[in-house]
Amino acid sequence: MFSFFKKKPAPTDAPAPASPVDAQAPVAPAPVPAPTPAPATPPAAQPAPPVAAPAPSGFGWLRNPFAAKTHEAEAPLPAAPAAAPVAAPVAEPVVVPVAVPAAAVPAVPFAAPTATPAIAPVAPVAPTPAPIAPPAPLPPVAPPPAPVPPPAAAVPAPAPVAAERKGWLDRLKAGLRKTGSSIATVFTGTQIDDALYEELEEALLMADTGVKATAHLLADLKRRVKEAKATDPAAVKGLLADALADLLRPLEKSLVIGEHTPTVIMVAGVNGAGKTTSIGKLTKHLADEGAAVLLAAADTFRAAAREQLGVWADRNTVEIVSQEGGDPAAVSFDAVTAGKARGKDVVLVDTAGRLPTQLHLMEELKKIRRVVTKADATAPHEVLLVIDGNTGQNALAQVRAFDDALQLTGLVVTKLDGTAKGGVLAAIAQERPIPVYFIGVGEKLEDLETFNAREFAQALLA
Ligand SMILES: Nc1nc2c(ncn2[C@@H]2O[C@H](COP(=O)(O)OP(=O)(O)OP(=O)(O)O)[C@@H](O)[C@H]2O)c(=O)[nH]1
Repeated sequence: MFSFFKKKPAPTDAPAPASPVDAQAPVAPAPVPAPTPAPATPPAAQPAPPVAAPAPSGFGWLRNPFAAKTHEAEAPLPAAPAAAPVAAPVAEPVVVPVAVPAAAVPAVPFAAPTATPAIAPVAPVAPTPAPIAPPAPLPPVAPPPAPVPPPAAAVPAPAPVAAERKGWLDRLKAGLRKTGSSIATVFTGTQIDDALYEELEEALLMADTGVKATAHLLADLKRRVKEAKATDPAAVKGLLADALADLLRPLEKSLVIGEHTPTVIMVAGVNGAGKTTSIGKLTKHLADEGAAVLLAAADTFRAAAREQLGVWADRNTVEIVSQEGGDPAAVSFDAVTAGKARGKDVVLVDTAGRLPTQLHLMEELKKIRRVVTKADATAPHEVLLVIDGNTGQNALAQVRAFDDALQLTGLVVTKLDGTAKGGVLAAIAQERPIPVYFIGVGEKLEDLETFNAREFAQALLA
């Protein structure tokens, strides 16, 4: 499942305590409550505590001020003492731990592959993360050599075999059955003729594969059939799976965490696409891997959105920067600044849902992006668009619009469970091949997985 191979920067990355922070910075735990039941909290939140107790690396210092403050949660966390809002809390109880991870990190799973910048969707770890065992040698992580930029090529982790991944694949297949059944029935006949190709064309279009991708697939398939001298429709189905996998392959890329501290990930999408849920799932996986995550609730309009994110932060015992009714760009700035000051590994910025046609809101997104860059000249390191797989061709329109506005680096495709429109990924691959980092096939934590072109192609035709 996941594996965020971490190329930890220089060993000791002094948590620049001086980072400026907005005066009214609503930043995290102002009163820095005594290190919450650190030891108890982290594992408690996770499903599989057996190994969870992050022993030496002790990420138990991560707290969720949001939760600590229950109702007044959104209250702009009392801007810390005038002097250095952010530095203050960090310098105190928190600081110690912040420094600790630096030294302890090597022991943590995700840090192990230090030399490995690139990632690779490796064996599943999800529901039962056993990553945090101190000396755990990190089994699945096949550390590639190149310690350089994460070339897209370094990613693909073809056919991981772990049982958990297999179980998840079954869920993916079940989820895509509505899409797949209509395509699969095309191959139940006995002949390969024009009628078969016509039926297939129709089925692909119905699955929202789009005109261009459908035309491409049909031409490619006919070529393959000729080359293979196939005579059996069942064989054509296999060749279609190959053609689909090849078309989808450019989308196969893994998220890289650790090249920057923190890695700033901005998340956007239309209302209800599944942004917050996906951030929650991702946070859990990252936290399970030992990464220190800071959430930024830049959806300042919807109280429920902040609360929802707060719940995820609480569950994963990570910190959150939240401000009621504030400027989303300011919240993002504060979060990135705090993330730098506190030596976080990842800052996830959740933005409010919006339609690409709401131009002023799209401008606001661009502003958030610009302001994040002001807080950290190299950020955002990832700009993700979350799309609802049920929206079919409309998802492609969203990808285009958000990409034009934000220069997307990756996609998260949710709700592929029970959709008849799974073909849209082929359309995206054909027309705007932005990497799909994750796909979601359900509301549960484990229903978020890395994207694998072949697996997806096979599930689509199952
Ligand atoms: N079936 C299914 N439901 C999902 C998936 N991902 C998210 N959801 C559900 O979709 C609904 C909307 O999810 P949110 O995470 O609130 O969406 P959002 O994009 O943050 O919404 P806004 O903040 O309103 O823009 C929730 O009920 C989620 O449980 C998925 O992969 N499958």
